Order: sequence, then structure tokens, then C-alpha cells
Amino acid sequence: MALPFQTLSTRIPRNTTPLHSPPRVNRALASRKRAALVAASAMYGSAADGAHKRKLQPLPHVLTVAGSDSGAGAGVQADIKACGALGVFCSSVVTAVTAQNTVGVQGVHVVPESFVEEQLRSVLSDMDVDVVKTGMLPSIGVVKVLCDSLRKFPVKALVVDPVMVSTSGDTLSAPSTLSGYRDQLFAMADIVTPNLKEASALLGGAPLKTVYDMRDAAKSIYNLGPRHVLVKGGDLSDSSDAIDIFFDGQTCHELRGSRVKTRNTHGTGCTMASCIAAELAKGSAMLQAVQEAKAFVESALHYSKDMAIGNGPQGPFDHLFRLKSPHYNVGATPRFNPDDLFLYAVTDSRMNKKWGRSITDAVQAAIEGGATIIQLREKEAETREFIESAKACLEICRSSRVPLLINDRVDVALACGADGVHVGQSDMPARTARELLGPGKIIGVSCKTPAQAEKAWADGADYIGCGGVFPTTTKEDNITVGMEGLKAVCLASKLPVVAIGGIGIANARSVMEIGVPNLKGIAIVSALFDRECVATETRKLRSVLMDACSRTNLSV
Ligand SMILES: Cc1ncc(COP(=O)(O)OP(=O)(O)O)c(N)n1
Ligand SMILES: Cc1nc(C(=O)O)sc1CCOP(=O)(O)O
Ligand SMILES: [Mg+2]
Repeated sequence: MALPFQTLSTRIPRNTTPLHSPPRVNRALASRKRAALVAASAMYGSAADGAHKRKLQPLPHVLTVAGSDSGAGAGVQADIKACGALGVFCSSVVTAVTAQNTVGVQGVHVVPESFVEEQLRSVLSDMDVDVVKTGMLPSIGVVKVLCDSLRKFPVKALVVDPVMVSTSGDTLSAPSTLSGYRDQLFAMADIVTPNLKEASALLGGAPLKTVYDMRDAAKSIYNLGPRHVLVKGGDLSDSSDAIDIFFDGQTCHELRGSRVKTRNTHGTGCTMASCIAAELAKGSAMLQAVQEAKAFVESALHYSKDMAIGNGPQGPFDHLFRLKSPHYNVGATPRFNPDDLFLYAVTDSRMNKKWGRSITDAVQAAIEGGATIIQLREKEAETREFIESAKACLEICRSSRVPLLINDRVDVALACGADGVHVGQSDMPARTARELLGPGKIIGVSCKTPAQAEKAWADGADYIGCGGVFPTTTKEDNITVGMEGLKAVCLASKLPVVAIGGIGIANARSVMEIGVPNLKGIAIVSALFDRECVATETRKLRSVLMDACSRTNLSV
């Protein structure tokens, strides 16, 4: 699986021996993979044996190298749960066994370095690990063993959480480990994720008290060798937000989230690093992985804030909150598929009233005609009425496996369990919507400029609606960006795009033929709903789009 931030063949650690691409090691990797495929085809038959045979699929894989926490809030236990929650396989090399609970750390048994090495060899020589994540590394000897193992068995990315002191204040690594981090491990790391105390310890002990201190610290730690640094400001006093600083060597990003008031924060650092590792293993770029991780931790804290485990001052939280939360409800359309933007039907209450049809009839007809996603844009509806009709529409959409989004109203989306929302530049910010909806819901953002598209991506949106491509009477005072504006936004956008505004049978083809691969479809209001027969109009538009796609070899 290729990681977008740096490829195996191009990335060289900044200060040290290459970790990822010595040809000798790649040959070793290739021969391990060949051996695994030979073994697998002996069990399942080779691809040539017939199409009915099972296809072997690797799972994104994180290896955590960390300490065990008997209370299961942090350490290896947190790492495995976090990766599992994000759909990533997690193997584990245990560096120490701690006796630990919500009161603190009562004891630590360090695993001999030679046995850490043996565990590393067992996992790395057999399994295709995508990303290694480190937690508690109790001694400089373990750091050395790890660095040596990673040179022998290269992986795609290394996430280093420089665990030194537990949240209860207990020491988890020998002081000499600090020099191991600075002199050996950081140069191999794709990201290092210290909290305020760890960042201060790494830089000689001066306390970090402000966001400015965090920015300076991120830059100084970057100079120790890692490719990215995330200084976590969860412990920053006098801040109502949870502010983290992400530095990529050029730009300092201030990542803001809401601070959740709860005692259940034990294990947030381990979880954050594991989620970053899991997202990288799935193929995310670094900033996106960090943002997904931050959103996950925030949601987990939110949903676990009243949980009661243990009697001490700091409890664990529930990594598997999504299994319980109605907002991540079982049966919801799974994570966003950009191809769903193909024929995007946006309802309009005034048009439905004009043609004397209910919103459910309108949605049913659009789906019957081949709409691939529905947005309820009910500007005049009262909240209660909106929730009730949205629930009825959701039933229709679920039975056809068509995602249902709500325009503007995150509260309504939450209340009815819709698949997501579409927000504009003056609606609730996408970042806040993501915090409220969690990572499992779809968020679309209206963008007219490349800068807005960049922000939508950084805020955790899933797609962009770009328009007005043509003048429209459906939305008052709408600025028309034209085909050129659409193309510029598509080219700048890392997200899939749907075009909107004045699109109908006459011009749909020209829009789809602008020849940018991330333009995935068109969104339409009046050309579907300000017509006598919604199903017929939808069918006609679908056929125009299919035709345009077959001409341009776009996938449908
Ligand atoms: C798919 C899609 N794209 C753009 C919009 C417009 O959203 P917004 O700018 O918030 O305007 P309103 O629709 O709220 O008037 C959209 N709704 N859908
Ligand atoms: C809801 C909306 N948003 C737009 C934007 O430019 O972001 S244009 C628009 C109205 C689209 O309606 P019709 O298909 O009837 O032109
Ligand atoms: Mg809006």
C-alpha cells in the first residue's frame, strides 16, 4: 500500500542511515512476500485455478512496540483497541508489563532487551507490517534494538510517541532513553507526538506554557530529525480548546478541537499515536491522519465522559464507542464512496409544494430514476417537521442503499440518523460538524475557490460541492464560477467534487466532460424537482451522464 507522503524509493531519513529502502532489504521483503503467496496458494489455489477461488486481501497493519497496561486504558491495550476501532490489524511487541489502574502505576517489569528483539523478529519477519508505532521504550537498549530491527525489516512509516511519564506522574522510561530518542529513533520517525511535558523534557526541561512555546518546541524537535512533529497541548492551562501544533518542516498548523470535560482521559496519548499509525496504514497523508486521529480521540472522550471504571482520579475511555452510539449506528450506509456523487439530487420544499408532492414522494421518485445520493434542502421546514420527514426519507434511502444527507442542519442529521450533512461557507464550519458527527458520517462543503477547497479538506470534509457552474434561480444571489472556476477548484482539491448550479439535460454532458478525474458528478435541484415527473427527469439525466462517462472513459 503506497503512502502518499513519501514513497519507499524516495524517502531518506534526514540524519541517518536509510530506514525504508536499501535494495538488499527490499529483496528480502519481496522473497518473504513470495513465500507467503506460495504458502497461501497451496491452501487456496492460485489465481489461475478459477474465479470462484477466494481473493487474498492484506489488511492494513500496525505493529505497536509498547508497554502493557493492566488497567487497559493506555499502552498496548489502548493501541490494539484504537487500531481495531479504525479497521486496522494491530500486532504487539511488549517492552514492559505494568501493574496499573485508575490510581496510578504500582509496578513495572521490564522485558529483557533480547526478548523484545525476539518479538520484533517474530512479527516483522513473518507479517507485512505497514506502520510501526512506539510507546513505552523503557531503556536506551530497547531503542537500539528497535532501530536495528527496523533497518533489517523496513516498514512504510514510523510513529514515535515519546512516552516518558504516565498521566498519573509515574516514570516509565530511564532518563537515558531521552538520548536514544534524540540520537537514534527520531531520525527514522515520520512523526513524533510529545505532550507538553515530553516536549519540554526532550528540549532540556524548560516548561511549555503557551501556544507560542508549543510552536517553538515543534520546530526544535523537528530539528532533531523526524519528518513531522505533533506537540499535543491537552495539558495547556488557560485554554478552553484542545490545541495541538503540527509542524511539517515548513508550516505550523494549529489544530483546534473542543476540550471534553471528563475524568476519563487515561490513554489519550497512546490512542492518538495509534490512530495516526492506523490512518497512515490505510493510506492517509500525514496531516489528514493527524486530523482523523484527533477527531477520533475527541469523539471517544465525548462518548465516554460519564463512564465509571475504577475509583482513581483518571479513568480509561471506550475506544469501541461506535459500537454503541446511535450516531454511528449499525445499518448506516458505510463510509463515503465518492462515486455516490454521480447523480446528486437536492430537494427543494418550494418546488415540492408547487407540484403538490410530499418530500418522501420526491425522494422516492428521484431514487427510482437513478439518483445516487439525496440531500434534503428544506429551507422553510420547522425543526420537528424536518426531523420527522427526514426519518421517513431515510427509510426509503436505506432500503435502496442510497446515502441521505441533510442541508445545513447538523442537529437534524444527528436527530434522524442521516448519513451526513452538506454545509456552506456561512453554515456551521465543517470542522465543528465533524466533531459533532464523528468520523463515520459524510460531510460535504460548498467551495467556490481553491483556498476554500484546501480548507474543507483540512477540516475533515469528504467531498466538495462547487458552483454555481451556471446561473441559477434556485439559490438567491449565488455567485457563478463558470466552468473555469469549477476546473480550478477540481484541480486544487484533494477531495472529490460534485458540480452544482444551473445544471440540466442541456449542459450536464459539457460539465462532465471537463476532463478532471476528481469531478465525480453533478448536483441538481430544479432540473429534477421543478418538473412534472421527477423519476423521468432523473432517468434522462442519468442517461446523459452515463453517455458522457463512456465517451470520456470515466468510471461510472
Ligand atoms: C452538493 C451541494 N453543493 C453546494 C450546495 C450549496 O450549499 P450552501 O452554499 O450552504 O447553500 P444552501 O444550499 O445552504 O443554500 C449544496 N446545498 N449542495
Ligand atoms: C443549492 C445550490 N448551491 C449552489 C452553489 O453554487 O453552491 S447553486 C445551488 C442551486 C442549484 O440549483 P439548480 O440545480 O436548480 O440550479
Ligand atoms: Mg447552506
